[in-house]
Amino acid sequence: MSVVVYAPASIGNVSVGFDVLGAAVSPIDGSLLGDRVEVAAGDQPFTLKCVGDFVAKLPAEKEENIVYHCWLVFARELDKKSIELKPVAMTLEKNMPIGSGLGSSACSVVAALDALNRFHNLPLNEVELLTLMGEMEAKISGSLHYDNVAPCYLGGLQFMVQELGIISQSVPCFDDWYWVMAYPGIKVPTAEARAILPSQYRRQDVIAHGRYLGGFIHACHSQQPELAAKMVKDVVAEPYRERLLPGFSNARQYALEAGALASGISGSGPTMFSVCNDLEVAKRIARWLEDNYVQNDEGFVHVCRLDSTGSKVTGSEL
Ligand SMILES: Nc1ncnc2c1ncn2[C@@H]1O[C@H](COP(=O)(O)OP(=O)(O)OP(=O)(O)O)[C@@H](O)[C@H]1O
Ligand SMILES: N[C@@H](CCO)C(=O)O
Repeated sequence: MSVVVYAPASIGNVSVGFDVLGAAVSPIDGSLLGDRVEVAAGDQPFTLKCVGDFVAKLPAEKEENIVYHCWLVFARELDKKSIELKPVAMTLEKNMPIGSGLGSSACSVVAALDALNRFHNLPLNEVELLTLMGEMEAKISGSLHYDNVAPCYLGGLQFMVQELGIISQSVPCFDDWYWVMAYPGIKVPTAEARAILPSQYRRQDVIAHGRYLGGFIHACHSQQPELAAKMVKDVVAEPYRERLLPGFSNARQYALEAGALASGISGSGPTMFSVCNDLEVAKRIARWLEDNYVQNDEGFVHVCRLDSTGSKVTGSEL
């Protein structure tokens, strides 16, 4: 018996909700923008094989791959419950560029933990598993934030409530929105993009942040797309991170003039996202970004929709 789990790309922050809002996305052409992990019965406690387009960018040592740490914490939790851990042969299909702002490490973490849990007949519940996913993200980026792992695992637009034993809850979004995702092909490590942020903010920024985030969530629940799009503004990270993203300011200006409802930095960058409610506009912006924002052969642009499913089983073998 074996299982393969796919975990999709995600947009951390969605501009307006630094560390507390995230969205899962999948390309409309059906291509996979995410990692896959296979868990099969092994003849040793743990083995890991890595394949996929971005395998060369992974750490050379197996012990440095976050998938190995996922197995360690999963084993720890099973031990606490006195549940037997099966020997596993894991394979990571690394399709996501690292340090892209697309939640690459989250894809590996979510696919690995979801697959391990399914392989063991679901010994951990959703909150227990998401807690481990957050622990793994914190290990990588240096601080606990669920805005990639929660949408990647649960799908859709997710708001991190982190109260009453709940980590994240789903927020209704707009079915006709397209999300143009443009990855330029350069790397921006999350930990570095966090280190440049101020440790304190001015009162006017705090007030603006509250208005934008409150206004966005309100507009989503009352289904006012125009108002929601106006609220997609980032006063916490974008003003400081913009300088790490060559061409971002021009690209955002182009997208706005071409008819995008909003644009921003995906996660900690360098991927940029643009929201459109018209497919032709989305495709036009995608073409322009391919020519003007993508910097090398590793970059790409996808027109996406929200991925309402999150991680899912795609078969039993890679
Ligand atoms: N399976 C894995 N996938 C991705 N990164 C991994 C993996 N295993 C270990 N790493 C390491 O974790 C770090 C991930 O860096 P970082 O958090 O910047 O990437 P990211 O998850 O792609 O960022 P973002 O969330 O902005 O997309 C890198 O140092 C990378 O070598
Ligand atoms: N919320 C995190 C997401 C990282 O992908 C940040 O912006 O640093």
